[in-house]
Amino acid sequence: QPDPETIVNAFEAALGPIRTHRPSHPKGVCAAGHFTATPDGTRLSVAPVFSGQRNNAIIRFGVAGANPNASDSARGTRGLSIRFESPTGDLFEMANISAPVFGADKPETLVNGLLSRANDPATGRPNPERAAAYAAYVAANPTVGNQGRYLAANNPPASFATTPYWGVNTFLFRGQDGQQRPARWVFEPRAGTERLTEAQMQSLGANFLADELRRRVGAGPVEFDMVLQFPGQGDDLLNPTVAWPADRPRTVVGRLTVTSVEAGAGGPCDPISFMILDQAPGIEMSDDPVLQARAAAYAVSLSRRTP
Ligand code: HEM
Repeated sequence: QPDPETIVNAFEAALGPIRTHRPSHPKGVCAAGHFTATPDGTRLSVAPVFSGQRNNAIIRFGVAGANPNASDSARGTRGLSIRFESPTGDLFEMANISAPVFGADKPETLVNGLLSRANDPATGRPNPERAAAYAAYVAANPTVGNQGRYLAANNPPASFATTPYWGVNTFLFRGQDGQQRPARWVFEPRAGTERLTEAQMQSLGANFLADELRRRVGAGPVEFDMVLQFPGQGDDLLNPTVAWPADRPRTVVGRLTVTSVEAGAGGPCDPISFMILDQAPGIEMSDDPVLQARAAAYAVSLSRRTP
């Protein structure tokens, strides 16, 4: 398992030094709102965020890639990141994407994919052997392409408010009954799913999502249902490139409400990485190696982009 510095160094090798922006989803807009668990959520998790009381939420919607000027019309994931602040002062954070799967089955795959694109310091060009080795790995492990296939088959969302956002990794929920249950979550838009048409992908341009969200929230709160999905027999808990079948049991565990959006870029989201090292008791990390690699890598990235 590559250590967090090695992981973030690979981001820098492929994308350039991290100075001010996040190396992933650098384009985004900060919002605020609240989250309240349903009675089922309170039953399924003893975490403070699921107490049933209203948590304040700092929310960031983002556009995938490494480019702070990425196009809102481009294929790629959109992000929904949340810091929950419970009335007792407990914090919980998460970063979700608008695809049910990730593009790397293990942290090494992510690192090798980044390094396969990075310029070799000796030649100033990507190293063909590295690129060939990565291509061979992807050919032998085709689930690594699942995210790309999902994004090719599903046009980008028409609004930050009209796509589901998946947590992708498996977490362990400890319920009021003391039982621990593996689960994955998705935030389902109460406004329904709406995607750009091919014509809109050509006509809407690079920057419409943030203003559309401001207008929408100005007219009334934007809401998402947080839904837990539970695995069936044989479902892989540890590989985030493979989604569980849609017919698995689902339970609505909470409602996220977005009530305001920052007027410009930046704001209170900037100093947050949306992945804390201390997981809440009641929502613990599974052994998914991708999940295990995330928190410390996000902390290293945050430290490199924070003056
Ligand atoms: C080994 C796996 C992964 C690594 C090493 C990684 C690394 C990173 C890093 C370094 C950042 C920037 C953190 C910062 O500077 O604040 C980031 C942001 C982000 N990542 Fe990951 N990531 C991984 C997997 C995932 C997965 C599985 C998801 C989907 C659930 C995801 C979704 C996001 C999102 C949405 C952001 C932007 C958060 C924001 O809005 O600030 N990442 N990632």
